Amino acid sequence: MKIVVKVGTSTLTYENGQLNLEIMEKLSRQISNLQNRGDKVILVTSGAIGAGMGKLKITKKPKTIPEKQSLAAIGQGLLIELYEKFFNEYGKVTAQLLLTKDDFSTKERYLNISYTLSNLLNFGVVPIINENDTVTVDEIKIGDNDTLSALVADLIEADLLIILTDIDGLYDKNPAIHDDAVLIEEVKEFSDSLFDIAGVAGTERGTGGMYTKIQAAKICWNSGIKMIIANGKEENVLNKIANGEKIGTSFIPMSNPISSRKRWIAFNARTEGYIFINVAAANTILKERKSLLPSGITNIEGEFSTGDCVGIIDSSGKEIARGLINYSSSELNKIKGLKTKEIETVLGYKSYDEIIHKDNLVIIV
Ligand SMILES: Nc1ncnc2c1ncn2[C@@H]1O[C@H](COP(=O)(O)OP(=O)(O)O)[C@@H](O)[C@H]1O
Ligand SMILES: N[C@@H](CCC(=O)OP(=O)(O)O)C(=O)O
Repeated sequence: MKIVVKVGTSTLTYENGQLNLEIMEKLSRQISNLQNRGDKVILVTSGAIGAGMGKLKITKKPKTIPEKQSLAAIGQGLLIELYEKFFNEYGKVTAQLLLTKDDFSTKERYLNISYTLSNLLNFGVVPIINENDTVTVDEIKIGDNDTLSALVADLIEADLLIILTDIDGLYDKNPAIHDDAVLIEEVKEFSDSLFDIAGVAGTERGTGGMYTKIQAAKICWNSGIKMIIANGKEENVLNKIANGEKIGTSFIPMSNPISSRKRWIAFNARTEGYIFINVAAANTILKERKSLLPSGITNIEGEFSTGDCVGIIDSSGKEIARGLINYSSSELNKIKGLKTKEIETVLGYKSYDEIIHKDNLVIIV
């Protein structure tokens, strides 16, 4: 089995910001054991900022970007040094990959990472991944390692993503606020309504709380990858899951996942602009799964060129789809709302009938 394991800061660090060495050691042992039994495991680890805070004895997470980036630069080295030490005890070699959003949105880099990861796994090495926090600013940031781990799982076509956190799984409401919250053991079919029950991080140290874990679940659902949220402090948690024990919250993937090309458009490609469409056009692409034609377009936002990825917004303001566009924003501004046969009259040429062909169009609701 190909497994991606993600572990969050709230599991890896104590409240005072110091690293929980016992947890790190136990996870390294369990991952090594999984590799020994023939599984291929990638570790996506948070904790660089947390470790940096611990090293400088800062207890409150700073707010400014340069402070957080400095702490990540201090902490990442420490984090990887410790993992290397622990994995080395079990005879495992580790490799560090620090990734950014661009590494996923640029096709060449995306493919390079996938080749490198496959190769590392074939070498029997444990790749250890974190976001390259030191160089990323908001616009080029994935922003949370839950999403990053799902993108990695999608990229390497994993069988399973295990998200380890400081709570037993997804509850039907935020347990930090509601005493009567109940653990959801299985989500059979992903729905955007899950976002409504997902609250923010429970500690100062965590990023994103359950919301970003639901985002990860959405990527896994579409990619045909099973995802489990479980408590990182549960004894032998990884081995238990690998042995089929029911722990935490399992998200069952869709049985007919969308193609890797469409997944790349939906989750990785950088969105360069937006197209606003009317109700009739929304129905055509959502219900009939047809291509987008110029007649349904009401407005355009941003500057984009042919081949770029754009988001499609319905009349309620919701992004319902993404796709690779056949016309630039300046061309679209001239032909929006027109019939297909009028394209040539207005532009003097017609490259395509469709604004976005259905093969390049992916529904994200
Ligand atoms: N519906 C929910 N079910 C479970 N936990 C929730 C929910 N809503 C919010 N949370 C919070 O999310 C926290 C886990 O997210 P986070 O602190 O970001 O952890 P990590 O560092 O592992 O990513 C939990 O400790 C909990 O306080
Ligand atoms: N890349 C950051 C962690 C970002 C993140 O998603 O944190 P978490 O919610 O604890 O998994 C770091 O290493 O500190």
